[in-house]
Amino acid sequence: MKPKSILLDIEGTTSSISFVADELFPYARKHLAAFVEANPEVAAPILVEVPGDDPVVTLIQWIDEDRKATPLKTLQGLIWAQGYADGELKGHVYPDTPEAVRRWTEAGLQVNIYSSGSIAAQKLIFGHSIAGDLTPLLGNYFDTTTGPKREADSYTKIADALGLAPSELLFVSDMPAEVDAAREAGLQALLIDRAGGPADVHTLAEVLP
Ligand SMILES: CSCCC(=O)C(=O)COP(=O)(O)O
Ligand SMILES: [Mg+2]
Repeated sequence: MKPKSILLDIEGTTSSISFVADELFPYARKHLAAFVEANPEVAAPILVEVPGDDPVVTLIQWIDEDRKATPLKTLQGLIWAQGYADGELKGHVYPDTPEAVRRWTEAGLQVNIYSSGSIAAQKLIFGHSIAGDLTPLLGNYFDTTTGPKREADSYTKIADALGLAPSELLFVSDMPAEVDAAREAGLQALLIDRAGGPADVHTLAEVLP
């Protein structure tokens, strides 16, 4: 069955893993302490959700472990905003990403995003991408406030929020555990491997060609 809507992961799907791991995460790591000190009212409600005597130390540890914890993701999005605003960060997208999103949109499919990065961070990467502002092409954004990406229930909630039956939604991700969770919820799902390894597809050009 042809899907009515598409749901895309970011890291490893629309955008390179190295951009997230080697540019975004180090940027947040470098500016975290200064951001918290300069923005105490903004940081306080986020830091209360972080365990440990020194939340900044815990958050740095979480960055190093690539933890997908919601308070860390919220704070990272706020810190990255400055980097995008001053031009130090430009969101990476593979060349086939804007091409595919335009093609699907023209075919009447809505394109949505589901990432562990916060919704604010998602809007930044696509709003300040190397291919320009892609946000006019995107519909709805979902993050870990809906639920973890490896749990089927999260995908059920997303399909509900989009007013679709799960089988009408096609999810694309580079993480087998996320693809499995989406399939468990009844979504159509494709595993993408940008490095050319075993997967359903290797570029977004191959999705609904
Ligand atoms: C929104 S860009 C930053 C992505 C991020 O923080 C992350 O952890 C990547 O997770 P994804 O679910 O897109 O693989
Ligand atoms: Mg991913």
